[in-house]
Amino acid sequence: MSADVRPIAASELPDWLRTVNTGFLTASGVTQSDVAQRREHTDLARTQGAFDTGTGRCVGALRSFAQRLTVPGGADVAASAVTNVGVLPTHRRQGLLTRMMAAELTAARDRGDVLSTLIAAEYPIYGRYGYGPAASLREWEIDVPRTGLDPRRPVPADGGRIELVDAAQARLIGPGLHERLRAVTHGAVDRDARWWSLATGLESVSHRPYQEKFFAVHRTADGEPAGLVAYRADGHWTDAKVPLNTVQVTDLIALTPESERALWHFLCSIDWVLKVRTGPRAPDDLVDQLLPDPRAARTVTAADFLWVRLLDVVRALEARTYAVPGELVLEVTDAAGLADGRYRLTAGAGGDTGSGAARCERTDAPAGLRLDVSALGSLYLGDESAVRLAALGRITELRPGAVALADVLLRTARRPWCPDVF
Ligand SMILES: CC(=O)SCCNC(=O)CCNC(=O)[C@H](O)C(C)(C)COP(=O)(O)OP(=O)(O)OC[C@H]1O[C@@H](n2cnc3c(N)ncnc32)[C@H](O)[C@@H]1OP(=O)(O)O
Repeated sequence: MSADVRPIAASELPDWLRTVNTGFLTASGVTQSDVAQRREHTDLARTQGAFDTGTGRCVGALRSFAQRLTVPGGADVAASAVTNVGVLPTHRRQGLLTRMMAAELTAARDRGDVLSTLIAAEYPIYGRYGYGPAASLREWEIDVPRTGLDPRRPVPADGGRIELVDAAQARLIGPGLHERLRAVTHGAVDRDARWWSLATGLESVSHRPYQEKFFAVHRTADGEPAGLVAYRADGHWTDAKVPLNTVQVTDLIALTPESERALWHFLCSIDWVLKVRTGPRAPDDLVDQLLPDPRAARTVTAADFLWVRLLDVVRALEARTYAVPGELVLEVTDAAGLADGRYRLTAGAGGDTGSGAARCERTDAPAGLRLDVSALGSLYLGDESAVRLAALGRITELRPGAVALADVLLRTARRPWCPDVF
């Protein structure tokens, strides 16, 4: 089989979308309204197809979009977010994804993107293209009667209050809250107006129809919104007429620990609700520790989530801050030849860069450690430990102490978190 890999034309969108839906096992067909929506929200120049030269049919798909990713310290960098990756089952393992990824990553580097991001469907796919798992997620199921929370007192004692709002109000309050959360959460990505339209039912796509939700806002004593939760209940009862509802949280934004506490307490105080599923949270989220009995919260998912592939090491390392000052020379290998080289990172460079800031430059100086760009992706947001990667053979220490220094420099006190699937 031979295939052309290239950006698609507008007329090829239905065929391309059919390939995405088939790859994701969601549907074999597409509706006209799906195609019209895609046309409106898709940059065709960033939408690649692999076309079988025999049949002319689209057999592979991938697209990217511009994204902002918050890095440690609160700055955000230009990311190329990769999504909708699929190859038809009849054309797999013939190198089509490899060709589409090569085209996408080269284009992203040439556009000036600092890095590329994605949520990996399966773990083994993307490491070969230079991505590393950079932020993970954890989901808990809370056994409400075990929590020790007083269901009669869901109202915060500090004068704050919980207010049920409708979807339109959530759409008004949510974006501002999310922007404030994103500014202090490394690993978080921006949400556009469409994200809120889809999350609040203003817009819907046929393979993911909007399901009604409840929304509650936490306001501080002075009336300012400090948190928002969106949730659904499953309506489950036993045959003996005993309520057994599970609440599924679809989004919970809280700007302060007080707001987190108030929102979780509220959810655990709703009549008929025996279990609360938290939805994907940061791996070090406070939710279990906010309960009088933390064992009431059982981890149901703990997995890799956001993957990062560095394209511009200098800008990436200068964009984030570091917990301590220090200097490290990294020898970065990259089979794709996009980010390889030797770099000197000087953290806490001082001067007008500020104490937590850094300088990074290419250098000929001897390197302290050697690592693949995928390992650097795993270290970048502060989640992974350089010591662990060295133990796994993914970092080679060339100067004694360099791995321990990298660990202290790059890790962050709170772990990164990406709240969004994209
Ligand atoms: C960001 C996102 O959108 S994630 C969604 C990804 N899409 C899916 O998972 C949908 C179902 N899967 C598919 O459509 C395809 O199998 C894809 C897109 C994952 C891979 O496409 P292919 O064209 O088969 O990949 P390609 O032939 O380029 O594979 C390159 C290498 O990766 C390996 N590989 C590809 N996919 C997988 C996988 N799922 N598991 C393990 N290895 C894989 C191949 O074996 C090959 O290895 P090799 O070079 O050692 O032989």
